[in-house]
Amino acid sequence: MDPVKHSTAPDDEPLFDPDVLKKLDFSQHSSKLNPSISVMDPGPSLLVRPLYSSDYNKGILELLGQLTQVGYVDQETFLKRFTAMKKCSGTYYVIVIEDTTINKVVGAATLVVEQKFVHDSGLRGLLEDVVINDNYRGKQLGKLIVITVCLLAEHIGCYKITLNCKDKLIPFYQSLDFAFEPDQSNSCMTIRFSK
Ligand SMILES: CC(=O)SCCNC(=O)CCNC(=O)[C@H](O)C(C)(C)COP(=O)(O)OP(=O)(O)OC[C@H]1O[C@@H](n2cnc3c(N)ncnc32)[C@H](O)[C@@H]1OP(=O)(O)O
Repeated sequence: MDPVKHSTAPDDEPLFDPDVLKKLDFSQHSSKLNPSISVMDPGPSLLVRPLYSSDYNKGILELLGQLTQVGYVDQETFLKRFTAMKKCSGTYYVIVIEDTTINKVVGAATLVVEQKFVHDSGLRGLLEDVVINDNYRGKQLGKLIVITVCLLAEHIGCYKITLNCKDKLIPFYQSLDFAFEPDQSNSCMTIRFSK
């Protein structure tokens, strides 16, 4: 018995409905991308889409390894986490960029949607785990995927989207309309729990 197939997700399913990305209106952000690119037209051989369960075999973890420490995650563990995320419908939106000439994931970013009681039972968006393969950087793909996440957050109905990043990336995010708010710039206080 193959433990991967029997305990977790089917081999090839999206984390969320791919059609939601087609509804995003990039016209309001076109001035930030020159030449203009969008989800529907990201560039030759590139595809912007949800994470699929099959992306384990398309290098998603190797890509995330260019962002932070991934550790040992085998396919069964990956699919269990994928299934758990998918069950939390409306919470996890991992968006990837695939280079279809090599069948590899070359970009990724995550929108996490937090359900709150405050703000009229509002939804808060969190931008997480933005990474572009280092061979593909400097071609606006980072901007494209961040804009995609922001438009998606707005489309879903989030009242705001926030992120934490290294200081050197502040100008990158400021160029995409992220801003410090009064008395809130120290927004990344942390406790790390050792294992
Ligand atoms: C919320 C988070 O997840 S924060 C974590 C961000 N991710 C990382 O740090 C992982 C490693 N870095 C990367 O994957 C990429 O460098 C990204 C995602 C930050 C940027 O992706 P790219 O595709 O190269 O960016 P893109 O081509 O769209 O934009 C380039 C612009 O960002 C700026 N930029 C990109 N990377 C950096 C950097 N490391 N430091 C400072 N500025 C940067 C460039 O100067 C350029 O500015 P310009 O448009 O004024 O010339």
